[in-house]
Amino acid sequence: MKIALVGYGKMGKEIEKIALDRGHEIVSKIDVTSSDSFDDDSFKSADVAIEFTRPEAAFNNYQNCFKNNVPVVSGTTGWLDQLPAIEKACKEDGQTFFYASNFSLGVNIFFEINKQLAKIMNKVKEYDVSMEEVHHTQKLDEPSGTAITLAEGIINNLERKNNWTLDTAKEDEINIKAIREGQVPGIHTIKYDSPVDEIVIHHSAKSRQGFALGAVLAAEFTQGKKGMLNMKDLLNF
Ligand SMILES: NC(=O)c1ccc[n+]([C@@H]2O[C@H](COP(=O)([O-])OP(=O)(O)OC[C@H]3O[C@@H](n4cnc5c(N)ncnc54)[C@H](O)[C@@H]3O)[C@@H](O)[C@H]2O)c1
Ligand SMILES: O=C(O)C1=N[C@H](C(=O)O)CCC1
Repeated sequence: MKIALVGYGKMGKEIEKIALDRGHEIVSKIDVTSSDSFDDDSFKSADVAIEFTRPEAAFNNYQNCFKNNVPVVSGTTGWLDQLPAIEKACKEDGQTFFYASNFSLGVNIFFEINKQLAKIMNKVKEYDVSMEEVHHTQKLDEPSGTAITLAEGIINNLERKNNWTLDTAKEDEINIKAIREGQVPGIHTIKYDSPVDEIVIHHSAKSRQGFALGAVLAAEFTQGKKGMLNMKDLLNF
């Protein structure tokens, strides 16, 4: 496949290695200081663009890809207020957009365990739930996109929770503590605490390889498909 990389930072570079290992060709690398652009024939020749940039840049990048009818796989977090416009472009203009707050297989298994545990907790009122996420100090958004997906998984399955907050939680809210330290690729912990014990589920990424492999598998999955795609479509959980 011909792949365009939009964003050639930590994730772009990791994705490049895995894409080349899997026999793909990188036809364009667009970043703020690169000479490659969305107007180049090389970009237009791409079968898919893989976008990992920053929250305020992502939406404009998607539009530039769609203008050239290049399908997009994106993992950039912190832009989801603009999701309706992307859904419209897919529905009305036949574009292809694959999004995941976290592309790692392990985290997507963790998402499912989180939902199941939340369902069980409807029957056990003694437990209160909270979350902690830890990432490297260059991360721009908080809480992480993954933490928001986990919180939504709880809110949609546990009747006594309706919202999440980074501040002190009210009874119907989940407190998320966001910690930024060192070079941590990503740690997410969910704790159910009762007067007599605690139950903890935890995912810790050892590197960015898992995210990058998931993004390349997603790019392969977009071929011949239209519309909005996600990890549930890819993994068939
Ligand atoms: N979904 C996932 O699995 C997953 C995994 C890791 C990171 N992320 C997210 O991906 C994003 C990028 O992460 P990273 O660790 O690679 O960050 P990074 O800062 O290392 O890289 C981002 C790159 O984007 C470039 N950039 C900024 N504005 C741009 C623009 N307008 N056009 C093109 N390039 C631009 C920057 O110069 C930089 O090289 C973040 O939002 C992060 O939260 C998601
Ligand atoms: O390094 C990052 O930034 C990460 N961003 C995603 C998030 O916000 O959840 C995925 C984990 C790594």
